[in-house]
Amino acid sequence: MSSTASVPQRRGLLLIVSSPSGAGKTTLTRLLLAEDKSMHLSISVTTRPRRGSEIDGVHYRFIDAGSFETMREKGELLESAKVHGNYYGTPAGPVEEALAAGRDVLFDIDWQGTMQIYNKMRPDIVSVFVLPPSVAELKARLERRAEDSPEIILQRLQNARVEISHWTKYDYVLVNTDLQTTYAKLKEILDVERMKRQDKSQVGQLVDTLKADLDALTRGR
Ligand SMILES: Nc1nc2c(ncn2[C@@H]2O[C@H](COP(=O)(O)OP(=O)(O)O)[C@@H](O)[C@H]2O)c(=O)[nH]1
Ligand SMILES: Nc1ncnc2c1ncn2[C@@H]1O[C@H](COP(=O)(O)OP(=O)(O)O)[C@@H](O)[C@H]1O
Repeated sequence: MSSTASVPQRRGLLLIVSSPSGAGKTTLTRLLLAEDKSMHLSISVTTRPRRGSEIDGVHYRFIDAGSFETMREKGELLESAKVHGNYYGTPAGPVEEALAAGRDVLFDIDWQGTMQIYNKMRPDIVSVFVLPPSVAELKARLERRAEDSPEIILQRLQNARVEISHWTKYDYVLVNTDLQTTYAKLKEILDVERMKRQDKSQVGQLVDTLKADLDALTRGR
């Protein structure tokens, strides 16, 4: 009887997580990265000032408006958008390298960037929109995070109205009430989407082997 075929492989996927500011997408994506070392985080460039807790090159690459414009003009950004008055963009090179190496790539980007990447790579994308359970909780989280001034927090709450209206464009929506529950759901989504992308040609080989073995086992009985 022939031996079992190898475990089916699959193509890399792009996991996009978006939310209004303060809903918890950074916390969720950091949990995922800490647990799943195979996942590559796309580190965006931004013209926004660095927050106290942020490290250049780890959370973002903080660049000036001139450098941002140069990158955009040279076609080095997979997508870019103006959010809360600052520019943000995804450097294309690291994403392409990670996908070529068969790794999944995680994006913490807004709905405008998501739409741009949809247009280029839709079949490989899994998109998740994170909502807060209430406005009071969203405001409380922004205040508890204590990284932004009251003016910046107000601006982010004002922008949240438009941002949440784009939830319909996403594959999944999670309401981030309890962090661990939401995180567990995010991991379930990733597991299922990884399974959906298993290389079907290898499944086909396994099924052929199973059929041949079944024929051999049952022949003449
Ligand atoms: N389009 C796009 N949006 C981004 C990118 N990087 C971050 N963002 C989004 O910009 C918004 C502001 O991000 P940030 O300044 O870190 O604030 P936070 O949402 O309060 O953590 C969020 O909606 C991010 O998802 C990017 O490269 N492209
Ligand atoms: N489910 C949750 N319950 C309570 N606090 C949360 C929850 N998820 C995230 N937070 C907290 O809310 C604040 C904002 O979260 P963050 O991940 O920075 O949001 P975003 O990246 O969407 O702006 C952080 O202080 C974080 O620790």
